[in-house]
Amino acid sequence: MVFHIPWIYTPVRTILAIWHQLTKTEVRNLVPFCNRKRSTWIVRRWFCFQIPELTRVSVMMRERSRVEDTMYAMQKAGAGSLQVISDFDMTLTKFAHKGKRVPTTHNILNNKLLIDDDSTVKMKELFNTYYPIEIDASLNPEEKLPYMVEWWTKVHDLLIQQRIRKDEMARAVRESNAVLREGCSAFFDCLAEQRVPLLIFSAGVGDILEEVIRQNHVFHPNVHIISNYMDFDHTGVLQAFKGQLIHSYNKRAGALSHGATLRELHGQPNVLLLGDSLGDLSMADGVSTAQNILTVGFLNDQVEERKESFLNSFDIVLLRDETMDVPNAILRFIVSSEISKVHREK
Ligand SMILES: Nc1ccn([C@@H]2O[C@H](COP(=O)(O)O)[C@@H](O)[C@H]2O)c(=O)n1
Repeated sequence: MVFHIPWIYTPVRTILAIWHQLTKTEVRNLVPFCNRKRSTWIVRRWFCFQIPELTRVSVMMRERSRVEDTMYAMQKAGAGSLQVISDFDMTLTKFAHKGKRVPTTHNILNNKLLIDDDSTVKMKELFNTYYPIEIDASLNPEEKLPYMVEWWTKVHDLLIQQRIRKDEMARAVRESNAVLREGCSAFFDCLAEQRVPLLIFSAGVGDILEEVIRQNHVFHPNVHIISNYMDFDHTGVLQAFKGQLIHSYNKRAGALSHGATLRELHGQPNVLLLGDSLGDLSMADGVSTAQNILTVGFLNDQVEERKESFLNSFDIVLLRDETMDVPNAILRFIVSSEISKVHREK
């Protein structure tokens, strides 16, 4: 019963933390001495005390015990074994801010500074046509795929026709309402401090994504990016997009074709994966040595319609949560082990 009284969390957590420091013994290691039913209960309560963020009403889990087991395994292996693979638009950035939709990296380019009036209307029309298909709960990824290729291709062709200038892009990002989730900078900073690689895998526009994180002062050396990059001619005018197109539902192919980037991350077999679409679940498919994967899905839009499929696919589902509180809490938990300290001091 006491666990339902919020004010009691802080003092009890403090006492348990002091006890933990004094004994340096995990509750988990002690519970085999209790009977099975009680030990499960103790482990679960201990887990809630350590990560109260996971008890919020906006947090859903299909199989809580799997989440706990995966997190304990990741904590035991420490920061040196961890990598984070994250989507960008509406995962690291907010879905909405002050009642307005936050622009995606593509939508940041929908700026009069870069494209003419007709094209801004056209881009909006394309968004209104294809975004509902992207998030339609009644269609499966295979059915959505041709529409996604159509959307991305039309928009990229339009941007090329508009002869976008490289030197205007930083200003377009500054003038946009792009905003990272609350606590996102702390997330980036903690990963850098712990020397945990962060792979941002985005179907957005890489050049814009880089500018957003640069302007937020979080483009640290541990950040790697796979995305759609622009190809500029010698005068700085957009002439094409580089490489194979990445859209929301072909990230598996993208993951497999970017073997070189992913090989660098092979020393880290534990993956924390963050996304806002079922298509994001394949972002870790290129990590052939993966041991533990914990997936967190931000469910921003069409929440009721998509809840079931998200719960069946992600380990943790966050409902209309504009913050990075849960990923930050998970990260703090994983890097709190002794072995992580050794990794940090190396
Ligand atoms: N023309 C487009 C194409 C896509 N989008 C949105 O961007 C998102 C892709 O980026 P991720 O970082 O999430 O992979 C995608 O979910 C589309 O909704 C767009 O706004 N305009």
